[in-house]
Amino acid sequence: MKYFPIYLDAKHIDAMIIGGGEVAARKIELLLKSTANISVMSETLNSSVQRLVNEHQLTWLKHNYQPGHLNNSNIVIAATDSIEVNGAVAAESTQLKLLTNVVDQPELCTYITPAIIDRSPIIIAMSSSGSAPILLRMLREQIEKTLPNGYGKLAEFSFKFRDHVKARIKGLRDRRTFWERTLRGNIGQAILAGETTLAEQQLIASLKTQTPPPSGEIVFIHTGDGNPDHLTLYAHREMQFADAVFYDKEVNTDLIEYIRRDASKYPQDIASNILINVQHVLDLAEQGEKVIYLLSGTIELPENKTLAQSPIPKKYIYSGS
Ligand SMILES: C[C@@]1(CC(=O)O)c2cc3[nH]c(cc4nc(cc5[nH]c(cc(n2)[C@H]1CCC(=O)O)[C@@](C)(CC(=O)O)[C@@H]5CCC(=O)O)C(CC(=O)O)=C4CCC(=O)O)c(CCC(=O)O)c3CC(=O)O
Ligand SMILES: NC(=O)C1=CN([C@@H]2O[C@H](COP(=O)(O)OP(=O)(O)OC[C@H]3O[C@@H](n4cnc5c(N)ncnc54)[C@H](O)[C@@H]3O)[C@@H](O)[C@H]2O)C=CC1
Repeated sequence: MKYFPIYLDAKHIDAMIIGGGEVAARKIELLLKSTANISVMSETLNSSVQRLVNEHQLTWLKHNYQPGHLNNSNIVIAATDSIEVNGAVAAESTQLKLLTNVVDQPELCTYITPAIIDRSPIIIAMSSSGSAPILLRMLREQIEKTLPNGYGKLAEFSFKFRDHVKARIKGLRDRRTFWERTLRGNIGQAILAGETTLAEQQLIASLKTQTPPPSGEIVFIHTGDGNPDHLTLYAHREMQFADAVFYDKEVNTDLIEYIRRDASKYPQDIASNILINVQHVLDLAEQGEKVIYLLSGTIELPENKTLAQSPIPKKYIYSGS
């Protein structure tokens, strides 16, 4: 990664925008989503910036760029239409080690602005590392369409009941299972539909009934050509909830990126069309783990009695072409 993503606590932001045109207005509007601690330095402001300054009582330094005004800022944005002025601002700002953004000149930026999907408190920030801002905007629009508006409400709900659930369900793994079931199931649907009171009642009721220990299962995924782009949505979702993953050396390891990050990984030396590590898989599933076994190609599994006779639920998914 050329750029490292972080989230800044807005109450510590003190931003200085140099310039008062269209780009300045866009950057100010973005900052205003989280803070009004913004100063603008430019002799003239266009009508959009003027309106933002008035409406949000921003500080306006009514002169063009002069060095020596950046000491109280921690974010500096150079948005004038002069390459020379923007360059001078960047030189001063980076010397002071401030976060610096220069429109049109990524090479002078010490940070770049991501495309943002705001479902507060869920905030998705995306970057193309400066390679394709317009493509990035298109991607953002595509993801926005698929992400329910009320998604943030799921997070608010989790936050509200987090301590309560922590006190009631002791183990981390059981809590994870509880939350996954809650948010994916009826309660999650109720929250998204705006029926928060109903969701709260259901959650309290489900906490009262003893939560059963998570039941393990084994999911075999035939990965076909191994191209991650060819994963089916179904396979993808199963992989996101894995506790453990097995894969042999013929499986494309890029697929491991799509497995839940905390899942334990068990690479195997023998191709899965010859032998699969049944006993180990069954042991983990019997302890309640969701085990994913990635198989290369589409070849049938070798016959195995122990596996066939085990009561552990099994799924077989063909994914990838
Ligand atoms: C490096 C970066 C520096 C920075 O600004 O921080 C940068 C640079 C440049 N942008 C250019 C053009 C446009 N940028 C946009 C829009 C966005 N640009 C944003 C970010 C970034 N832009 C940073 C990289 C982020 C990354 O890659 O991760 C977004 C995400 C965030 C934001 O700015 O708020 C926001 C989309 C928000 C959204 O909708 O979600 C549009 C409008 C549109 O797409 O409709 C136009 C067309 C304007 C026009 O010409 O009309 C050009 C000239 C390219 C050329 O001329 O070819 C350069 C310079 C260059 O690339 O060299
Ligand atoms: N409008 C857009 O969407 C995009 C613009 N750009 C580029 O970004 C730059 C700025 O664009 P706009 O905001 O549209 O231009 P603009 O012409 O609307 O605004 C420029 C602003 O800079 C101010 N300014 C000029 N010299 C200054 C100085 N010495 N000190 C302080 N302020 C000064 C002006 O008073 C004016 O408010 C241009 O170089 C443009 O090519 C790049 C991508 C998109």
